Amino acid sequence: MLRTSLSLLRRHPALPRVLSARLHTHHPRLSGGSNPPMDFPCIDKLETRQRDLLSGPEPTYDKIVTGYQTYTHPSFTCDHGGQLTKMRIAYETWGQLNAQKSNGILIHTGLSGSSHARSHELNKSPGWWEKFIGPGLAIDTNKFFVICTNVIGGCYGSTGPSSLDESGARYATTFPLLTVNDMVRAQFHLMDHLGIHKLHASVGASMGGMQSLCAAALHSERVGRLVSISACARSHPYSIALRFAQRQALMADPNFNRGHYYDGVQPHVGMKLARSIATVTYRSGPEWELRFGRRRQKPDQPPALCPDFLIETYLDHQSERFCLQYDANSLLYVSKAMDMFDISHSVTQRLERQRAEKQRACTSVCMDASEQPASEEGHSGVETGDEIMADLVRGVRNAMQPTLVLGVQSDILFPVRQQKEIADILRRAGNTRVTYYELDAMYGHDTFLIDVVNVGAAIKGHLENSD
Ligand SMILES: CC(=O)SCCNC(=O)CCNC(=O)[C@H](O)C(C)(C)COP(=O)(O)OP(=O)(O)OC[C@H]1O[C@@H](n2cnc3c(N)ncnc32)[C@H](O)[C@@H]1OP(=O)(O)O
Ligand SMILES: N[C@@H](CCO)C(=O)O
Repeated sequence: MLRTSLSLLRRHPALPRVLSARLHTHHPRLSGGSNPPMDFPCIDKLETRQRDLLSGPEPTYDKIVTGYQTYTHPSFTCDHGGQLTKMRIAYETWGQLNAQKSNGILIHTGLSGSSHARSHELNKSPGWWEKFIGPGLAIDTNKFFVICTNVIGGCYGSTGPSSLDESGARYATTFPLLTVNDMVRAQFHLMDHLGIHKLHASVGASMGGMQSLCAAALHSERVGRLVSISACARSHPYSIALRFAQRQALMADPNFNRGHYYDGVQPHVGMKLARSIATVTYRSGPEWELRFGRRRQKPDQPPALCPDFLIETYLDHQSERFCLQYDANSLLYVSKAMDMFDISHSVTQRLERQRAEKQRACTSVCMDASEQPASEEGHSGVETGDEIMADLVRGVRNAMQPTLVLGVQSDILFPVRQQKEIADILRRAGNTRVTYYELDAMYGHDTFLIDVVNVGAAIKGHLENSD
């Protein structure tokens, strides 16, 4: 009985506010001991923020990025069987599409990226690849028509958990599970809408590299060149563990409310913890050694439990900023899609089979004629290392495009052995035009966002090479 009431209460939209109100309880200083209590300015700050949020409107993330266009596809069946009616994709473009419509380059984003890869007239703020895209730059807008989308599942204009479903309510965690393949299939609906049958290239880093590989392997006739940076052919357990820890931290926030938090204060504290963990995986120890060393923010003060070392204030700053800019449910869905990514033939076949079953069960309302799955083949029950490799090789057997695989030696999240694996499976599949390039940069996984000189030069060389 008590259990039922609690679970009913948990679903009550007002509950997150009630729980967060608890955070504002004044904690009296203990008296009687001989030592003064520690100060917790970081907790004071969180409490003040939560209190302020109680009285103000919550952020709507699709307004954080502006100036994008949208394409709405009538109906979309996801690999795990979920349905999205009126699936919206937010996108931005730079440069001119040529008369043959053959100079398109599709840029795929990492986990939290928006379509705003570069500034333009409708949004003059710098994009996340501002220094890579533009006239004469690595992705030269004098030559190419560049397209970038917000992935489905995201929160910057594309359909995601914070979007309204067909009943007019937010999807929240009724949003269907997604795969990287879903994200890419959605993007090709946009390419159809733009009249682009074949891209000059598919380019991506991190989760964007997963998408890029998926595009080249599963839509091979539509992709002229492949660029995969700091990505993988399948997520390895260490990266899954690191994202699992982030999701656990996020879901432990009392305001998470199983994802139904849109009417209340959002789980910013959990998001902040999650992003702190993520940031540790995005950069590198050697970089932080050089940048921050063991320096403390206030060396003349006694050590503190709140951010104290410069590396701590850095993590605090990065995670504080992020937790107010990205939707928690998007983090859950998109990071889970990354965990599940595996370009193996048997996995692709299983996903296509699931989708086909769903489509067969569907009424004409959810049927999408352009999404007929490929013919089914059996799952081989993969087990040994050789079989895993053979399954991966089979998964990319159609990806014969000139390919650049770029890895960074200081990347702990997508280590270079995974970059070698991508190059290896492509070559074993028969692709004779794979260029493998390993950067000795110190910025870790996020090098692709920072090292415009080396990463940019490698991309430019590959995109403009005439082979
Ligand atoms: C790829 C995609 O698809 S998308 C998403 C890309 N964007 C993100 O990941 C957003 C988060 N941003 C970042 O991770 C980084 O800023 C990057 C990777 C974009 C750029 O890296 P860098 O140029 O090395 O910037 P850096 O990591 O030093 O961050 C700079 C910020 O940290 C602050 N900072 C630096 N050192 C400290 C410190 N010790 N204590 C507190 N703050 C610090 C700076 O003041 C600056 O703050 P501001 O951005 O609010 O002005
Ligand atoms: N730092 C980037 C890359 C992560 O894969 C992001 O937040 O999207």
